[in-house]
Amino acid sequence: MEPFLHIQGMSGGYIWNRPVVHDLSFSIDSGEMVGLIGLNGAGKSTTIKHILGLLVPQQGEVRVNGLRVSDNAEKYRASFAYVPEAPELYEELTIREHLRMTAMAYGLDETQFRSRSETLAGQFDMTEKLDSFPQTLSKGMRQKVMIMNAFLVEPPLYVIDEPFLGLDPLGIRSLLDLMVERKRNGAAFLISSHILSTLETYCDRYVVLNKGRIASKGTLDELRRSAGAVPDTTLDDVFYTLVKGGPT
Ligand SMILES: Nc1ncnc2c1ncn2[C@@H]1O[C@H](COP(=O)(O)OP(=O)(O)OP(=O)(O)O)[C@@H](O)[C@H]1O
Repeated sequence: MEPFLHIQGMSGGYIWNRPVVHDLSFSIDSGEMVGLIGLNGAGKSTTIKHILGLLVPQQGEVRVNGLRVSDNAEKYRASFAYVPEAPELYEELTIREHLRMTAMAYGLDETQFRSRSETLAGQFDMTEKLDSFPQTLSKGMRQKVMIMNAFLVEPPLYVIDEPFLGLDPLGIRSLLDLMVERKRNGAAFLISSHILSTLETYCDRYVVLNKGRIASKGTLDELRRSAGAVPDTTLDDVFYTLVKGGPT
């Protein structure tokens, strides 16, 4: 069976014939968590925009559950939820209304909406904020709203961009617990983050981007081998060697 997310020979970017990511190939199976790592400007967000269908590949293709976005945009987008790096909320809607809108867009019924949104609000310590407007929330609370919206849907694929910034330690723990639970239930995860120690604990595999190209990919052991590193080397040190050619 084809992996849930499959990227094959993809080059792309913002200007036609001027790609900023080159010949990317990687895939994520259901029940797998993959870390997308790279320095600032390496191409992580650009890769994510191609997966979301916001940018069109200039070469190669992206398939989610066997579909390209051009095959059926609605069905393609219904297969995943995205948590952006910076919260994007509607100032005129309360948190509960955001959740309700997401539930409607993804076709959840009233019972699913109520039980899941109450559970998520409890997990993220946001129950008392459900009827508040975004401008009355702290930065971390706004990020929690984005996360709650993504997890409300229970999609087969989560694309998460730098999720830990701004969250307090309890929020990070709740998010990681939820990710582990959904992964156990078969969800696939692509997580882009600079917090390599956390990725090392949770991810099954990694894609290391350097200047728009894949410098290495695979399990931590496979990355260590490609970096010529000894068995106990941390992801942080392996990453440094792969992108800087430094010692481990
Ligand atoms: N909207 C845009 N228009 C043109 N070029 C862009 C745009 N956004 C990013 N780029 C360029 O694409 C390249 C990859 O940037 P990208 O944002 O994908 O990096 P990143 O790995 O997500 O970095 P960071 O860790 O800083 O978020 C960079 O050279 C950047 O200047």
